[in-house]
Amino acid sequence: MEILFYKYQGTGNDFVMIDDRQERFDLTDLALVKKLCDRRFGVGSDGLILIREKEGYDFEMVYYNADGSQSMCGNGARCAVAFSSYLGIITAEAHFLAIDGPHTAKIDNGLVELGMGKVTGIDQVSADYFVNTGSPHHIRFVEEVEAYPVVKEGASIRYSSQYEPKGTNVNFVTPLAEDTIQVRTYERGVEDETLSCGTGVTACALVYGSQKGKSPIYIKASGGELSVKFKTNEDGSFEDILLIGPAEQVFQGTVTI
Ligand SMILES: N[C@@H](CCC[C@H](N)C(=O)O)C(=O)O
Repeated sequence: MEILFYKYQGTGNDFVMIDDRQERFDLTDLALVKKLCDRRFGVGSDGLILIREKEGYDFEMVYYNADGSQSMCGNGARCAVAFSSYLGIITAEAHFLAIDGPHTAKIDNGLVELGMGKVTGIDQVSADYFVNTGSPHHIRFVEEVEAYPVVKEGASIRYSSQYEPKGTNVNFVTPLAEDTIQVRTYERGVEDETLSCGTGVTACALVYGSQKGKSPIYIKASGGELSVKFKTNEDGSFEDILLIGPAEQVFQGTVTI
């Protein structure tokens, strides 16, 4: 069988995208997911996304990490919105379903504003923080993130007993200004640092924004710039969270499976 695929990137977080509205892709074929994401034996990406039809929504985003596991992906969702616009499924606005529930989004000239799910609050973990923004995120503030051993420290927290059995993504943050942070992320399911993580920078922005009493927060990720707007509730929860940034089609091709 021949599969037409597209490659997208959102601030350097890259995805193989497949229009699977005809449901030809076997959702249980994790070996195929891993092979397509493999940077040496496949197309190569941090994750794979299928766009499927879903009653009551413009589309459903089915997301897999490069190792075949599933979670919510913020940058992937921004790319899925751009891909759906390219396919003509949506025009300027989208209402779609992801693993963590319904999302809304707007797209204008390649810039995607993604509505994230409500966040219940921020947990303190020793001197660090934990926030679930649809996927789990440990957040540590460090002096100089540019020089920080992200993969070594990230893997050690990701595999620590406190996060067993599912593990967590790990973000390292250095404040650059009252409303700006630099973030590097170790991603579970990729088991490496990625150039950007949408749910991760959202989690970091909620922590830093709450400390500073500011929204929006601007984020410098290794693969580009993002911003996060949000509303804080009296009970410590957050809503009206928007993750804003570019999403771009890089190339398309076919693979025979
Ligand atoms: N890159 C993503 C996060 C993908 C999911 C994550 N690796 C997990 O397993 O929780 C993003 O942009 O949010």
